[in-house]
Amino acid sequence: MRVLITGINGFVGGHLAEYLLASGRWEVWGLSRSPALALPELAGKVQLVQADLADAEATMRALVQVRPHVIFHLAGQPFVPESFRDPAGTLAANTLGALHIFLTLIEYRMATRVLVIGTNEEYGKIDPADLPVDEDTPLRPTSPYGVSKAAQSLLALQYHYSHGLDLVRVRPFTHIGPRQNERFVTAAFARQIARIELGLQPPVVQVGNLAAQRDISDVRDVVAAYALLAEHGESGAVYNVGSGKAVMVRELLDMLLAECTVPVEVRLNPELMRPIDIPLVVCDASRLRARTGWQPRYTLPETLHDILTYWRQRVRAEALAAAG
Ligand SMILES: Nc1nc2c(ncn2[C@@H]2O[C@H](COP(=O)(O)OP(=O)(O)O[C@H]3O[C@H](CO)[C@@H](O)[C@H](O)[C@@H]3O)[C@@H](O)[C@H]2O)c(=O)[nH]1
Repeated sequence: MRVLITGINGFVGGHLAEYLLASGRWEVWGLSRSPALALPELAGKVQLVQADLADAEATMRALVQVRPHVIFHLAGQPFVPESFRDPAGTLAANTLGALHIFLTLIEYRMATRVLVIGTNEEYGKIDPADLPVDEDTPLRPTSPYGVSKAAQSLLALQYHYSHGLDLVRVRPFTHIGPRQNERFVTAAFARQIARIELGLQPPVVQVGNLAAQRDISDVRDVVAAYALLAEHGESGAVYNVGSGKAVMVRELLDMLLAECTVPVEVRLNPELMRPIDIPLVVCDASRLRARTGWQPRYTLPETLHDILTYWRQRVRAEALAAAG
């Protein structure tokens, strides 16, 4: 089976490519605006097609060249605070790519299955009575990011109804792992700890809202769910992906600090606070489990350890490179 991963150079794209390649059953292509693969490990294993999904013609050319059986549509603007700074850009990035993919499939009569990757931010403001959140929970997004992904999900549903496109919608809850960008909370904490340990910054960890509770999974478990849904998901349906447990951001920080080799001070940085932050999120992934048998493999301590190991290695390598 030939698959195309949009956003191949993103955090999740890289992990998904590694997962699919390891199974040996997929021919993996990646789509990016960039002319090169970001992850050296993928070189020679993933074929790259260059296109900007905001460009309808370029999207068509890329999809016609690859003719994938499955598209994992990961590309987009993933950072909630960025969506408040640039709502128009976020809406465009997170809807037009999907739209151009759908229009290509219609125009060229391609029977490609598309996994449309959304987010729990589509549910947004959660009524405590709705916890844990299943797929029938009303969508009440609280950020332009959440709106953009809800719009993408509705476009997918509409094209499934109107043109019979084979689309499976997915709503992953928070997922973390090695190689995530340091704008996201766990990477932000781990990077600061690694820099402090090497004496590259004062022993102060800057934090935002530590009271938020999130349903957190390892990205490597989340991409396994995507692969299962590509094969077994019901067309038109939507599936949550998450652990079913809430973890407070403060607990994440404490678990990382427990591995830190030097004493640090934790300091609130008001600039890291958001206009609105959903206080408590818990996922109900029963539909996914019933359909595919998915089970997470990584525990949170394992994931956090891997993230800290990654940042210790990366920070050290960057420091050595800077020193010449
Ligand atoms: N980024 C960041 N967040 C912080 C910090 N301190 C506390 N937080 C809190 O940590 C939580 C997680 O923030 P992020 O890591 O930025 O993730 P997110 O907003 O939950 O979004 C991520 O998960 C979504 C699914 O739940 C994804 O859809 C999205 O793309 C992203 O991966 C939020 O409540 C945020 O306020 C900090 O220093 N940095």
